[in-house]
Amino acid sequence: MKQIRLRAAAKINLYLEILGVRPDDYHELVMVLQSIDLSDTLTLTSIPGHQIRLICPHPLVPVDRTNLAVRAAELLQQSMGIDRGVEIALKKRIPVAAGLAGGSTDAAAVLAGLNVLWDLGLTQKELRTLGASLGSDVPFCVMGGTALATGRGEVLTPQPPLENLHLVLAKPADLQVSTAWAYRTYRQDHLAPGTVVERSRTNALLAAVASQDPARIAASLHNDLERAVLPAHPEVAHLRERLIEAGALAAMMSGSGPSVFGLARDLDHAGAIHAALAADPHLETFVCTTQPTGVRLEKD
Ligand SMILES: C[C@](O)(CO)[C@H](O)COP(=O)(O)OP(=O)(O)OC[C@H]1O[C@@H](n2ccc(N)nc2=O)[C@H](O)[C@@H]1O
Ligand SMILES: Nc1ncnc2c1ncn2[C@@H]1O[C@H](COP(=O)(O)OP(=O)(O)OP(=O)(O)O)[C@@H](O)[C@H]1O
Repeated sequence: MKQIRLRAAAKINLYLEILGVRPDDYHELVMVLQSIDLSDTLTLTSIPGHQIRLICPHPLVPVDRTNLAVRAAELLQQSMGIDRGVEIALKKRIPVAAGLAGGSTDAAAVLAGLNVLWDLGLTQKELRTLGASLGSDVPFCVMGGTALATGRGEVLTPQPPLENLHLVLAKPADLQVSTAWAYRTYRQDHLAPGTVVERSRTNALLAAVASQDPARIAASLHNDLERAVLPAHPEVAHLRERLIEAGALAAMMSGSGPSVFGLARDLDHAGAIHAALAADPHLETFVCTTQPTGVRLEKD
């Protein structure tokens, strides 16, 4: 095989709780992660030699070795002793630095795609383990669907798929938030020695997810990182309010933001919420639906 095309799905965090700081300086987390049908497309083509070449015209996406997609290919070359080259053409639709795991899902797609293109025979579990060395969100992006994530986000327990939950995703067009900054800010302000961590309410959210009832899910959303990001970026707090005013069942920031999602009862309801925001030129907005896969091989 010479070329394959993949879809790499974005994720949202239905739940994100920070339990403390770990010896490796990362944060111990409890999260519920969900794939949505907003995705990048990656076309991987075998090229002569052993160069890894990335083509992506998006102004915010680096095309050098700092790109997670390139790092994923390098990791496979090194760890598997592969002496082959690849060109990665990336069509970016997922907003960058938006709390939607855009870079992580591209890396997951490259791992899964090269596993096929280079005939490596790695299992999904092996790809997840490799992915964890690239970033905390990468293992989930390899697995996709609905999952409970613990540790620094890489320890995954799959959950029954959450079918057809419709939502509106909105992001201030010109705002990017650094994940490292969000965790650092949270830690300075909310994890001082002696802080008592709120008891986990993950079980309520997981039960709500199992019920597939949008109103129950809406009542159990939680994201600790809002406490770091919203005070520094009032426009994100305002966007959350606008989603509620437009009729969303609940609205919350995804990951380290600044994307915010509002839950809808059904697709028509999502369309109505979207209509209230879509004309604002300062926003990027999407109607999205939950999906059971992260990375998917595209048929030509
Ligand atoms: C915010 C989330 O997207 C929620 O799913 C993730 O927790 C972050 O996932 P990610 O971007 O893949 O994270 P990584 O690339 O591993 O780490 C980026 C930065 O976030 C901080 N980080 C990340 C994960 C974690 N459990 N604790 C942390 O403190 C670290 O400062 C790290 O330098
Ligand atoms: N393939 C990629 N796509 C987008 N950004 C990338 C990629 N590879 C590296 N980056 C860099 O990573 C930074 C974070 O972008 P990304 O879209 O992955 O953030 P994010 O969605 O907030 O991540 P997460 O939700 O996993 O924390 C960007 O500012 C960019 O410089």
